[in-house]
Amino acid sequence: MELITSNKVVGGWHKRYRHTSTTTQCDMTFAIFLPEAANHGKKVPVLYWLSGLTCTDENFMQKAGAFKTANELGIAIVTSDTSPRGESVADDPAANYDFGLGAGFYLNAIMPPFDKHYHMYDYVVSELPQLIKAHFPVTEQQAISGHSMGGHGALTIGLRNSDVYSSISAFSPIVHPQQCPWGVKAFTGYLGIDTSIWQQYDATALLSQQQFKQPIPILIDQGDADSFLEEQLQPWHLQKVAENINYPLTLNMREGYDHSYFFISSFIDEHLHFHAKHFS
Ligand SMILES: N[C@@H](CCC(=O)N[C@@H](CS)C(=O)NCC(=O)O)C(=O)O
Repeated sequence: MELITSNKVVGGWHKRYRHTSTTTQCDMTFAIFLPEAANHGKKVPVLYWLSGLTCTDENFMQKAGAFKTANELGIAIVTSDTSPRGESVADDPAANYDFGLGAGFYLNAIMPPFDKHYHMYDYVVSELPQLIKAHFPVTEQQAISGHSMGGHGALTIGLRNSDVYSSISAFSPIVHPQQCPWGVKAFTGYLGIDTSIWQQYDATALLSQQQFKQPIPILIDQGDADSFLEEQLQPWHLQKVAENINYPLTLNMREGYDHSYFFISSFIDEHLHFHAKHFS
């Protein structure tokens, strides 16, 4: 593991690393915020953050404004990249922003040529947490959150692994990818046309089929001025299923907010407090 940058912030540390991933078969970068409490080796719980289309590990760390509250609550934050990268990694032939590089959709691709490197599901579920536990003072307590495509990742990974995360949250998530253009494009390209394989990566399908071990709480914030709301995000699909099965999901619609990190930075403190409450 190679340290790329290290910056002291609010008494804790923000560090970026590069490592060779056996899961994605390429070099990956990630970032970690360690609160002041961890400076002397005290173990802290970890929130994993998954970003949206076009992002890297950097967007959240630079724009979300999460450090002060995470430091007060004694929570580490890990941000993953959004896809494998490198010269050998296949991209969208048309180089669009919503498929290929920067758009890994947190799944394990099975369609060539993407099946070689696009294993973001396994990377986030297994390799990254193992690396974090091996190198940093963290407890076994984990929560997961994300934005947009990363909200989809947080919901699907959190539900399918509800025994290892204590809570899930999301900003402006894609909740029903098999029924929106971003999701259909990605799933067709990475998984093929057999939609039975898609179900394991669709939060609304997972919830309606009760594909979770424990009903860990879910918090979602969504801006009503988000230009992707009607066509891509459609949180009401997930909300309806949650109501039907009496699942602990809170959806906050936020008047006037858009899809950007201005929105995330406005409510990130509430999400950090939500996760802190469920680390016990
Ligand atoms: N129209 C945008 C779509 C991508 C987008 O809005 N990405 C969101 C996640 S879905 C984001 O977080 N962008 C980076 C940022 O705001 O820092 C683009 O082409 O970049």
